[in-house]
Formats: sequence, C-alpha cells, structure tokens
Amino acid sequence: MVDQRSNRSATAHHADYPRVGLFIDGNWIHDRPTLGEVINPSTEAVLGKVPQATDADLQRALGAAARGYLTWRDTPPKERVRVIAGAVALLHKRKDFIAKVLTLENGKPISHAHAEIDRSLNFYEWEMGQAVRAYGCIVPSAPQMQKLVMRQPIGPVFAATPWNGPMASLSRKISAALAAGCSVILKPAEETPGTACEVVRCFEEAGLPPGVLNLVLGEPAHISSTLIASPVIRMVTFTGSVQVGKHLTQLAAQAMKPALMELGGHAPVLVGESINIAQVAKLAAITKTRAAGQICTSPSRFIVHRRAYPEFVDCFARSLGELRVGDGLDPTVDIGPVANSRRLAAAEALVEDARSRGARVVAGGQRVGSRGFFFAPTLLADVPPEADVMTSEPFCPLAACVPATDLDEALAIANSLPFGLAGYAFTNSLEEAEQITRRLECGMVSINHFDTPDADTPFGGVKQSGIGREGGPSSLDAYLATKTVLQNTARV
Ligand SMILES: NC(=O)c1ccc[n+]([C@@H]2O[C@H](COP(=O)([O-])OP(=O)(O)OC[C@H]3O[C@@H](n4cnc5c(N)ncnc54)[C@H](O)[C@@H]3O)[C@@H](O)[C@H]2O)c1
Ligand SMILES: O=S(=O)(O)c1ccc(CO)cc1
Repeated sequence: MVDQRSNRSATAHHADYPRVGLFIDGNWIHDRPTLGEVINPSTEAVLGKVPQATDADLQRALGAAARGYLTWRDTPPKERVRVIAGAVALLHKRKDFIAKVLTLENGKPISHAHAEIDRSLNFYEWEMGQAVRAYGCIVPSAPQMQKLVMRQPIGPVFAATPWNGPMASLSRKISAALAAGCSVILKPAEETPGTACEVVRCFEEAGLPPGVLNLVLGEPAHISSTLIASPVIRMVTFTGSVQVGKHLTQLAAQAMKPALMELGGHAPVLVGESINIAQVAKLAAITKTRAAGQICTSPSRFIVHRRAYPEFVDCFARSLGELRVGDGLDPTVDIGPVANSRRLAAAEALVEDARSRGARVVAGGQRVGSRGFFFAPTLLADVPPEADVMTSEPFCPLAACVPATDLDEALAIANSLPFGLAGYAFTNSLEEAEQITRRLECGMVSINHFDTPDADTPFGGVKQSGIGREGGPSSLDAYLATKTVLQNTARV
C-alpha cells in the first residue's frame, strides 16, 4: 500500500524489494518527487518509495505510446509473439523473486503469489495464440467487388490496475493489448508497484520496442484524467472499484472512447439442502479467505437452504477457525493481512454494524495482533437484509450467512443487488442447477465448485460490475477496431 504519512521511522529499502520507477519510452526514471511509501501490510515496514510522474512525464509517455503503437501495429503477429514469449520465459525464470515481491507488498501467502503468477502466465500463453488468429473475413459479394472485414489494433491503450491481484490484473490487460498490436500506458496500483515494475522489466529485456509498454505512477485521478482526455489514447481498461470504474467510464465517454471495466461484485453462494455440508463449508472457508477476501469474485453472501443452515454455519465457522493467519512469507500461513488500515477499519465497521442489527458473530470478528493489518476470518450468521455487509462488497475475510426457504427466495436475495460478477451454487439437483445458471444475474456462475474463469473463458460482469469481457475466444475484441473495406476491382 502507499502511505503518505511522513512519520514512519524505517526508510531503508527492503533488500528483496526492487527499486520502483517510471518506465517511459524504454527508459527507467527514478529521480522524481515521492508520492508515498510502499508498506508491507504484514509488518507495516517501508518497502520502498513511489515516484510521482510529472505532467511532462505524462506527455512523454503519450508521445512514446503514439510512436510505439506505429511500430508495434506494423510488427507481424508472429514477431510480436516471439517478443512476448521472451518476456514470459523471463517471468518463469524470475518467478521465485517476483512471488516474494508480490507477497511483500500485497501480503498474500507466498504459495498464493506463486499461483497468481502461474495464472498470469496462462493469460500470456492464451493471448499469444490469439495474436495469430485475429482473423477478419471476406463477405460474399458480386464479381469485381470485394467486401473485406479487417480487424486492426485499436491504438494506444490506458490500463489502470489494482493491488489485490498485482500481477494477474495487469497481465490480463497487457497480454491482450500487446497481442492485438496496441501500445500501452500502464498505471498499476501505487500500493503494489514492485510486481508491475518486474513484469515491465521482463518485457524490456525481451526486446519490446521503446514506447510499446510504458509504466507511470502518481496521483491516480490526475493521471487518469490527463491520459484519457488525450487524443493519443484510444481505449481505456480498468480493474477496480465500481465507484472509480464509473468515474473512468464517464471520462472515456466524454472523449468518446471505449472502456473495458472489470469492477466489484458481492458474490452470492446458493447452498442446497442435499449436499455434503462439511465438504462445501471447508471449501467455502478456503475460497472466502483467499487474498484475505479481497478479490472481486470472493464468495460473500451465503444463502443456505433452511434445513441445511444450522449445520452449514457450524461447519463453516469451524473451518474458518482452523485457518492460520500471519505473514505471507511464512509457508505455513493460510491467510495474510488485508491491504491497509482502511480495509481493517472497513472490516471492523461491517462487523459492528451487523452485530448492532442482530447478526451473530460465529467466527472471528476482530483484528489479529497489533502490528500488521490482520483480520480474523469472520462469519456472520442470521444477518438482516438491511445490514451494510449484505449490500456493500466486504473486500475482507468476512462472510455473511442467511437462510432461505426455497430456490425462488434464494435467487431473489442473490439478485437483489446492483452488482453481478460471480455467483456460485452447490446442489445435487440437476433441475436446480439449470434454474440457477439461467436465473442468476451475473457474468459467471460456478456450480459445485469455486473456480473462476481461466484464460480460455470470458470473464466480466453484468449490471454495475462492469462492461466487456477479458479472456476467452473473443479476448482481443476490446483491443481491435473493425474496418470494412469495399474494393471495386474493376479498372477505373
Ligand atoms: N474489482 C477489484 O479487483 C478491486 C480491486 C481493488 C479495490 N476494489 C474495490 O475498491 C474498494 C476500495 O478499495 P481501496 O480502499 O483500495 O480504494 P481506492 O478507491 O482508494 O483505490 C483503489 C485503487 O484504485 C485506484 N484509483 C483510484 N482512483 C483512480 C482513478 N481516478 N484512476 C485510476 N485509478 C484510480 C488507486 O490507484 C488504487 O490502487 C474495495 O473495497 C473494493 O470494493 C476492487
Ligand atoms: O489471486 S488471483 O486469483 O490470481 C487474483 C486475480 C485477479 C484479481 C483482481 O481482481 C485478484 C486476485
């Protein structure tokens, strides 16, 4: 996380943490005023400093992205793939180091950091395949008239990415943009810039031409408004909160630019009556607490058949209680800290609000220790619909449980929010599963497991959870513009 308080005692850089810089037109820039410090959420120690791009830096990044685009657009797809593959090879080679950087700045357990890197590498592998298959088409026509549909890279892209998946989110975006032939100005989260710098370094060393991938850091609102308004930028892609997503979409609309938005959710989990309750509860505890509950697809609202409810609540609470909270660098730890003191305060407030409205706190409910931003895996039962946790994304290791009498009631609760990203259901009834997949208002639904889309399937939300999809067979669509060519082949 970035911390602008000036009273921190430790200022030395952590030995395993890279120096954070801006990367513009193929050059690293470090000598800029400090925006804030990167803080290890497990220890609250300072890891490094975040340099703040000046307005001149932003203009240089725009100029570089414009030139980089012309080079990369005209680079044959097979050659683009060769360069991306070189970067991927370096990412593989440096995986242990990058995983440590990711855990230091984000807090997630080191094995989860490795898993996030593996997942990210899949995104690059998938988009390399897509790069050579960005086919257009030929439309049947009359003699001497050719009707062609070409798909060309849309142009320089502005990509802003969050701290909760410091590598996965930016990899989704730059893998597709670079495969399509676009240049990119990346603004990673100021909280987790080290991982982003390491990824960019791999592309630099793999021979990506200058200006094709640029990295800027600074005041997010200023960077976004400057870059999105510039005629150089042709497309905006963001992963983060609904609130910021709406703001960036408005900026994009003012400049008539397409926006790909992967925003928040509040994932419902429908639990039927005839399932293996202990098994599902254990899986729920593990999934709920991944990234300390700070994933947009985190299961949040457990809507449980009334007859299974008491046993499910018991088993879920027990499974949460068995998980070990601590510094992610300790390989025996299951759950790391939340990202910052804001998230800790948010978790405490959600628990207090629910408790004051009559909910039962059946596991956790408070912070752990006095140093680091640790919050106990928490389960709230019998949560009334008016409690804040039932309507606002918790983004902490906190699950809410409510009973439902039948599927109609469960679906009504699940669909009652203006969000629709992930949804989950556990049932052994084929009929129920069919109804749930059809009626649940969300961009993805997993039945009888908690997995979320990998590179090969589309990922994105409905309602306020976003616009557009990442991954899957159409992953390059957002980064390509369609051009129709009507060509009279007769002599004129
Ligand atoms: N969907 C996701 O993956 C995701 C990721 C992070 C946060 N969130 C949501 O956001 C909530 C608040 O988290 P927070 O306290 O870190 O939020 P925040 O709004 O203070 O900042 C979150 C991130 O958004 C970025 N940001 C903020 N304003 C921006 C702008 N104008 N342009 C570009 N980037 C901008 C920041 O750089 C920061 O990294 C969470 O509770 C969660 O609901 C969602
Ligand atoms: O830890 S991961 O599951 O890889 C992950 C991916 C994306 C994001 C951003 O929402 C967070 C965590």
